[in-house]
Amino acid sequence: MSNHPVVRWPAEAVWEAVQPLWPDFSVEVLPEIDSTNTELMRRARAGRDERVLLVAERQTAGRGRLGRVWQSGVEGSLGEAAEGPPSLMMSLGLPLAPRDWSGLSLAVGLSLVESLDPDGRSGLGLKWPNDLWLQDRKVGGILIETAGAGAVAAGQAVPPRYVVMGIGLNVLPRQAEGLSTAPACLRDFWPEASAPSALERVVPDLARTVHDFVEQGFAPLHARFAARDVLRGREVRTSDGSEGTSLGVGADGALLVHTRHGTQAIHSSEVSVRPLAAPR
Ligand SMILES: O=C(O)CCCC[C@@H]1SC[C@@H]2NC(=O)N[C@@H]21
Repeated sequence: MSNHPVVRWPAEAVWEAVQPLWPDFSVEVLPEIDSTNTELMRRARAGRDERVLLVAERQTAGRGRLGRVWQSGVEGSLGEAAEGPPSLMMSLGLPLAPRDWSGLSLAVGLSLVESLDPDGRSGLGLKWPNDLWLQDRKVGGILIETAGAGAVAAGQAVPPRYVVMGIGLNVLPRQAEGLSTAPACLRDFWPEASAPSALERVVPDLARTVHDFVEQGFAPLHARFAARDVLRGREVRTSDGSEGTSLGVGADGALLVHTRHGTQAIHSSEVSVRPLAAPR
C-alpha cells in the first residue's frame, strides 16, 4: 500500500472553505489507517491538539458507537480510476470549550443532513441521537469522542477538551455483514454521489455549525432538527427500558418519550422503532 491517496480528493477546496473560520485548520487524506477517530485520539494523547480533518480511503478497524464495528466496505484495491471508496470516512478533531456540550452530536448530524439534502426532498433524516436515516435504513453515523481537561472548580472557565467527531457515510450501495437489509446510501437520492463530492459538500457547513455551536449551543437548531427528526410520533423502545411515543427532542437535545409513566427525557440510550407498516 503506497502512502499516497489513490483517489482525487478536493482537499484544497475544503481547506479554502474552512480556513476563514479557523486559520490553522488543515486537511489530511490517508490511504489507510486503523480508524480516523483512533488516530486523532492517539495524537491528542501525545499532546497534539491541532484543528484537523482526517479523511481515510480505507479503515482497517473502523469503530461505531457502543463498541460496534464500522464497516468501510472497501475490499481490494480502489484502482486508478476509482470514484472513491464506497463510504466517506472522516474525523474532525479540534479543541472546543462550548458553553454547553448538550446536543453537539445532534448539531453535527443536522449539518450533514441539511448539506446533503438542503430542501428535504429525499426524506433523509435524523434518528436520535447519532444516525442519518433514509426510509428507516441507516445512511451514516457519528461517533464523538473527547480527550483531555481535568475537573473544573466553581466559577472557573471551562477548559477546552479535544473533541474528535467521526463521521461515516455510506456513499455506494453495498451489503453489510450481519444485516438482513442493505443499508441505505447517498446514491439512493443523489445519483452522482461519490466520497470526494460528499466531502466537499458537507465539510464547510459542518465547520460553520461546530464553530457556532461553541457560543450558541443546540437551542437555535432545535426547530430545524425537529423538521428532520424521523422518530417524532413513532413508537420507540430505548435500551434502558422506556417504551412509548417519541415527542421529539427537547431544546437541550434529550429525546422526549411519552410513556405510561409520563414524559421521560432520555439523555443517553439506544433507541429502536417499531417498523413502518408495509405499503399496501
Ligand atoms: O454509526 C455509528 O455508530 C458511528 C459510526 C462512525 C464511523 C466513522 S468512520 C470515520 C470515523 N472513524 C471511525 O473509526 N469511526 C468514525
